[in-house]
Amino acid sequence: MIPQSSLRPAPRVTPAPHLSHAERTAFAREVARLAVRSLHAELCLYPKPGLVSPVDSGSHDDMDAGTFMRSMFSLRHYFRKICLAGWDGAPFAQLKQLGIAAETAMLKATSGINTHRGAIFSLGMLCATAGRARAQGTPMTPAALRAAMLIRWGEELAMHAAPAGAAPSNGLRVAAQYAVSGAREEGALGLPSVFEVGLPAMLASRERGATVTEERVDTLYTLMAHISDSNIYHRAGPHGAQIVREHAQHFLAQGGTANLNWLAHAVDSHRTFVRHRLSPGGAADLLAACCLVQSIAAMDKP
Ligand SMILES: CC(C)(COP(=O)(O)OP(=O)(O)OC[C@H]1O[C@@H](n2cnc3c(N)ncnc32)[C@H](O[C@H]2O[C@H](COP(=O)(O)OP(=O)(O)OP(=O)(O)O)[C@@H](O)[C@H]2O)[C@@H]1O)[C@@H](O)C(=O)NCCC(=O)NCCS
Ligand SMILES: Nc1ncnc2[nH]cnc12
Repeated sequence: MIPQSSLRPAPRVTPAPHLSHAERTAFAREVARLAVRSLHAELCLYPKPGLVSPVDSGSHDDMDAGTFMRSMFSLRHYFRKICLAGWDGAPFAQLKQLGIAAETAMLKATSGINTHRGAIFSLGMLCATAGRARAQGTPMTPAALRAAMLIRWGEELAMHAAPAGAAPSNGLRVAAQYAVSGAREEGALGLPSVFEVGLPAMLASRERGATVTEERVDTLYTLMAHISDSNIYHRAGPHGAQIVREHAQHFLAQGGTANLNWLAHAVDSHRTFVRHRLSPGGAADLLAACCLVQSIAAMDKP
């Protein structure tokens, strides 16, 4: 449930007409750069249980870091275009067309491998939201961004979560079989796992003086402990989901990266996940989304 206060429009600070065409273009280009950087930050993080990194391919035998780099490169224009569409207040149907074209570009770049389907959706919505917020002159704090997303697209995102006649997908199959939510519900609720789970964890680690790597590792494990990752259910059912949750909870209960042995613990869970072929791709996408919200919010700071 989203607190009503977070749905209130944020105060206007810079009226849109003051921004020139050149500023609009430069803003969208910068947001796209930050989106790609966020995906890159997620890819480069190690250790990440079961996930692909430059160190190894985790639980995957069909992709490696190079596949992700090609995918990322194919998405840079998409993030710029969807930011501009958001700036113009485009309806969700138009964002969806851009998302579908981006999926096609991703699959072409990876020879048919699904690397970033979830990220195309969540980071795409965040880029659109950043454009919308800047056009309206609202501040770009995490709370104001979430409110801007829900005010403009909340209703349409809710309809997207209950699709009549949508093409079958792993996420929809899992939702029907195990009654668990996934990327669509995340979108409909304004990415609660990002704003209410991931970002607070990132901030808490930062406040205790963690390094950037440590704060991202803590965020990933916190997300794994909280979300229903449709990739995990698709590959390993509720038993796999239980392994993921228990590992993540155990890691966090030991202090996360504040524990002096955190690296050994994380490498250990990476090995366990690989043994069970578990890959929390949904949590990885949401980590990238947290990195993106942080860097969009930092654009507003002098
Ligand atoms: C709304 C869509 C994301 C479609 O979602 P749907 O529910 O239909 O399911 P999927 O097609 O299965 O895609 C969902 C992807 O979202 C990620 N995800 C999973 N759980 C969550 C969660 N709880 N919250 C947020 N995100 C979540 C996940 O993506 C990542 O994992 C993928 C890699 O997984 P992997 O297991 O290796 O690969 P597969 O090939 O899928 O399986 P194997 O057979 O190999 O085992 C990778 O994509 C990561 O990104 C899920 O995969 C959206 O796609 C949609 O509606 N698209 C249309 C375009 C659109 O509307 N755009 C809107 C404007 S932006
Ligand atoms: N690093 C990663 N490894 C596997 N699946 C992912 N989905 C998103 N990021 C991923």
